[in-house]
Amino acid sequence: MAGPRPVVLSGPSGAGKSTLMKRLLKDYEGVFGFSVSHTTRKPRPGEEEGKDYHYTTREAMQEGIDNGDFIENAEFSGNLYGTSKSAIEDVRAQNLICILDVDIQGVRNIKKTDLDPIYISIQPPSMEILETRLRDRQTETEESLQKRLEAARQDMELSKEPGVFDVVIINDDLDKAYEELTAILIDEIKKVQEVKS
Ligand SMILES: Nc1nc2c(ncn2[C@@H]2O[C@H](COP(=O)(O)OP(=O)(O)O)[C@@H](O)[C@H]2O)c(=O)[nH]1
Ligand SMILES: Nc1ncnc2c1ncn2[C@@H]1O[C@H](COP(=O)(O)OP(=O)(O)O)[C@@H](O)[C@H]1O
Repeated sequence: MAGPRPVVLSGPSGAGKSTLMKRLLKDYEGVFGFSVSHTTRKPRPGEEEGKDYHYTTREAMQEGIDNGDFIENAEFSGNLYGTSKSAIEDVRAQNLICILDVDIQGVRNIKKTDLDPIYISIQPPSMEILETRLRDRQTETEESLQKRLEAARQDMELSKEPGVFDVVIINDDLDKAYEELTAILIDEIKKVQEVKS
């Protein structure tokens, strides 16, 4: 079924993907739908099952992967993450633009599928600012913070490779980054709004 083109948001942990995406979902209700991933990490305070993630065990998730229920999956910072086929189908069935928040391994694996999304990388202005934002977020232990920073260094290098992303947005000033994001997506947004009006 041809529908609106999905959007992949990637970039280091703490770069601002969730912040930008939540604003997009709120400002354009009925236009975007989030592909709810599975993860073996524990929910953070305020996160909701089925909204932020489907929280699961490694055993159950591995079984799903073995059954072919996932279009991609990856190990990140000691936990499994993955996009199930049904997460995408749920959004597409409502004719919404499907947004996926995945790490760089997810980007590489999605490129092997027929999903054909717009690939957007959200990057922090510097490693120092990234570290400050991650610390201020107060969601990580020192160990998990260090793992995220190490993954961020790799992500920032790999993202520079030409052809990996359609666009790279530096999230320095949040409003400016959000403007850039909506400008990139405006044609797809209009298509969905026209169909619905
Ligand atoms: N490959 C892949 N990565 C995912 C998926 N869901 C989330 N991620 C990535 O996993 C990483 C960690 O996510 P999370 O634990 O929510 O931490 P946060 O990015 O620091 O908020 C981020 O880079 C996400 O983009 C998924 O389904 N597949
Ligand atoms: N442009 C920005 N300026 C300052 N703080 C920001 C900016 N963008 C995001 N943040 C903050 O940085 C932290 C990490 O952002 P978040 O959206 O959780 O990142 P990600 O989803 O990429 O891991 C959050 O506490 C968020 O409020």
